[in-house]
Amino acid sequence: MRGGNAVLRNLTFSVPRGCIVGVLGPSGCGKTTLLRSVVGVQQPTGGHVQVMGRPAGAAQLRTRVGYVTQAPSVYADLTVLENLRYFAAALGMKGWRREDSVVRVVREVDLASYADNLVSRLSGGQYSRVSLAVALLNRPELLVMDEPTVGLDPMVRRELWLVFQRLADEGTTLLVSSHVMDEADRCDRLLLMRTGQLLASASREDLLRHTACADVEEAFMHLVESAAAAENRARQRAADRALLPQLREQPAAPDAERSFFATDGAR
Ligand SMILES: Nc1ncnc2c1ncn2[C@@H]1O[C@H](COP(=O)(O)OP(=O)(O)OP(=O)(O)O)[C@@H](O)[C@H]1O
Repeated sequence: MRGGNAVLRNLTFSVPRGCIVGVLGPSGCGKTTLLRSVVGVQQPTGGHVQVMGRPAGAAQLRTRVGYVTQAPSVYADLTVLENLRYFAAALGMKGWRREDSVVRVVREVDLASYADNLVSRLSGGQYSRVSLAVALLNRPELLVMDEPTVGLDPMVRRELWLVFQRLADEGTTLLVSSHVMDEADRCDRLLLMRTGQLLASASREDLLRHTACADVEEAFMHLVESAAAAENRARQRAADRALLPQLREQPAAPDAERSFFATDGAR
């Protein structure tokens, strides 16, 4: 619930370890709300969210889950190093351990040449890397990122995705939201969302095979149209049943059109 409105409904999915899972859907469909639920800053009013065997937001997960929010979360008037030292200290790191972590994350996000630059003087892509570096200080096993590439040009987005890929190759699980469908090509699995519901939870290949579409954008549109058609049929059936008393006695026919979910256990 956000602002008294139910935002997410009937969602079931899992995120396999070591995978890059993309959460894709149009603005306002509930991507941020979903990620907030996984991180534990959004309390679901029904159902439950388990993260690495514990309830989302559990104290034991704090150092195991990294969260890069959509809004800037670093200080523009500090340098890259000053920001990282500040956040490392806030996490309780001290002395050489703090310095080691700071140097490690600066390298991981390829910001060594900008380490002494004020964040306010960095480009959009570099700015995003600083937020990412902060989230990496704890070496999280699960990294949740809310539209980390929004507003960046294709070249910079590509470079950032190379960093994400490297992290995944080293064993980090990444849950990344985006409303840019071409980023789907870089994910191992996709969660396609529309108006608070999941249209699909599958690998890109399975999604394309199931929908017989050439790319994810086309597949998404296909699923949106199928879902809209199913909703219209359900609405029509409800209207017919209200108008015709004899139909009220008959059980509702199941709808053949369903959202597409993988059946490989990774729902
Ligand atoms: N603080 C809030 N109070 C009330 N409603 C909210 C709040 N934040 C979001 N919402 C509503 O919840 C719904 C889902 O929002 P959410 O931010 O999860 O979508 P999103 O897919 O991440 O959008 P975007 O891609 O634009 O970031 C929207 O209809 C939005 O208006």
